Amino acid sequence: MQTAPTEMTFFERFEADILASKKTITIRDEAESHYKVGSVVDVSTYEDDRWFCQLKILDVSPIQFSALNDFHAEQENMTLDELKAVIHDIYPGIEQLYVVTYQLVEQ
Ligand SMILES: CC(=O)Nc1ccn([C@@H]2O[C@H](CO)[C@@H](O)[C@H]2O)c(=O)n1
Repeated sequence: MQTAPTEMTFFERFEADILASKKTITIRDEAESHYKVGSVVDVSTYEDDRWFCQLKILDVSPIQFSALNDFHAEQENMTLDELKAVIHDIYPGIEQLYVVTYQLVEQ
C-alpha cells in the first residue's frame, strides 16, 4: 500500500498560470497518480525545488492519451496540439495517463 504524496512539482514555465488559476489540471503518469482527493499538497518548481503554492486535489481520473480533448486543453490553458506535444515530451509513448484536477489554496 502506497502512501499518498504530499508534494508535487511543476516545470516553472507553468507557475504563473497555476497562480492565476488559468491552469487547473495536470496530466501525469501512473507513478504520479496516487494523490488523495481532498488532500492539500505543497507545490515546488521542478528545476530548483522552489515552493510556490499549495493545491487542493479535487479529482484524479484515468485518461488515455488518445482521448485527450479540447476541454483538457482549455483547463491547461493550451491548445490541444500544444498539450499533446508537451505530454509527448514528458511521457513519450505512454498511453495510460491520469488527470489530476486541483484548486489553488489562497495563502
Ligand atoms: C515537473 C514534473 O515532475 N512533472 C511534470 C509533469 C507535467 N507537468 C505539466 O502538467 C501538464 C500535463 O502533463 C502539462 O502542463 C505539463 O507540462 C509539469 O509541469 N511537470
